[in-house]
Amino acid sequence: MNILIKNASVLTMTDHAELINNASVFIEDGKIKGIGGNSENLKADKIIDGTNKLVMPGLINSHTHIAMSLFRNYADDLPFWPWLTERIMPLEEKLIPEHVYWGSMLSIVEMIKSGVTSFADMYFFMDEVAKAVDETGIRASLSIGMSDSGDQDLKINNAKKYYDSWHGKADGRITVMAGPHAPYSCEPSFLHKVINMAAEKGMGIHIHLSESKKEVEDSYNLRGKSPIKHVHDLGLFELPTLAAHCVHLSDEDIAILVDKKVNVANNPGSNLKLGNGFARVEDMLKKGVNVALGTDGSASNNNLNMFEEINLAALVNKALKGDTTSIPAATAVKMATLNGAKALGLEKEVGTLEVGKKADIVILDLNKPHFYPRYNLVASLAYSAQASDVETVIVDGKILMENYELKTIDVEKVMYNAEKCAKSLIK
Ligand SMILES: CSC[C@H]1O[C@@H](n2cnc3c(O)ncnc32)[C@H](O)[C@@H]1O
Ligand SMILES: [Zn+2]
Repeated sequence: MNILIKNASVLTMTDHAELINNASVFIEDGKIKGIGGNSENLKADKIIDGTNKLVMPGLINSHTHIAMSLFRNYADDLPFWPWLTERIMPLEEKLIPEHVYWGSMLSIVEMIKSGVTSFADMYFFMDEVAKAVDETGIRASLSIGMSDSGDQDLKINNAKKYYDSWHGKADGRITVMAGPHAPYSCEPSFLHKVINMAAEKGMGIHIHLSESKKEVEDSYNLRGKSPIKHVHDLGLFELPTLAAHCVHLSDEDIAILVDKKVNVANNPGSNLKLGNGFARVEDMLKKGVNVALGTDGSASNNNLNMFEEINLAALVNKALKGDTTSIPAATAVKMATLNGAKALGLEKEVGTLEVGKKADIVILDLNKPHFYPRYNLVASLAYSAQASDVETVIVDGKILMENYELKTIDVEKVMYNAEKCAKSLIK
């Protein structure tokens, strides 16, 4: 099917957030075939009138645990360590595949409705997450979350099998990474096994790094170096790496991230809620680190709303730096689009609207009071837009939501089953 979006404001997010007014986007065979003014001679199976609409690249949630939507509002206002080890992890021991499937479906509904077209996930029972991605039409980078406890060789084998089963599947919408949870939950010998396995398979690594002050202090006490230096010395950064958080960094850490081209997923909402502080986003970007944006799981956020993360990135860094020019609107939007695509290794395919790229596109309704007067649509996205402004979502050239109606998911069924699963877990 080909699709023509006409008469729209098109934000390509190529150099300097280019905005083209009264433009069209032509989509064929899942790809963008044309962007620009003249659409008179084009024939399309489907025409979308873009009057009063903003067409932009889909948002990319570069770090999350989507099945954790089942734990939303279950353990709040707690410090990071007791939150994770005393409340969340004991509940995760009771998880079965069915829970992860419905929790994932619930989150995919939430993400599509809020304009997310790709996400990077790390969790348990990842076959269920892959099934949910396959069925719903969204795009994802998936990794089995691993710690060093239990049978390590079995875990390595399962990660290999997962890669063989799912990498490149769902019409190429699924990619697979290795997911060692964090340096504090993966001893060096286990990290070596993961690194060797990932190198053999050609996998990237998705890991939590330097999230809390305690993690960094413990690392210095145990090894005399930071978590970043520790995994660097183990050779982890020789592989393409997506490092979630990177909040507490020294200048030397940032130099390593630059040198090894490590992608960072900044999660400002989760870092605020868990009291973990503020990442040095501007310092990293200025030095050349690719910093993307993520929500983390819904137990620490408590939603998957990337518009909130864009807004937080544009606000908190100004306060942190005492400088209102820190992370301007266009930079925050870029973190959630092109930088996210880079972080997932997908920058040749998605992240901007360009001819030849895959058609991962969202359409926002601009005819809402909070968009008027329409001086600057990029500023609107960072400071005024709401997730509920997302009206239509296209992934791989397929419409997943049209005029607020989800096309691939029975939303009532998903909410019913997710609620049932959550209640069976939290009795
Ligand atoms: C091994 S699967 C993923 C694992 O990560 C836990 N998790 C969720 N949020 C965070 C976070 O902010 N820091 C560290 N770990 C986190 C999740 O509960 C799973 O156990
Ligand atoms: Zn996380």
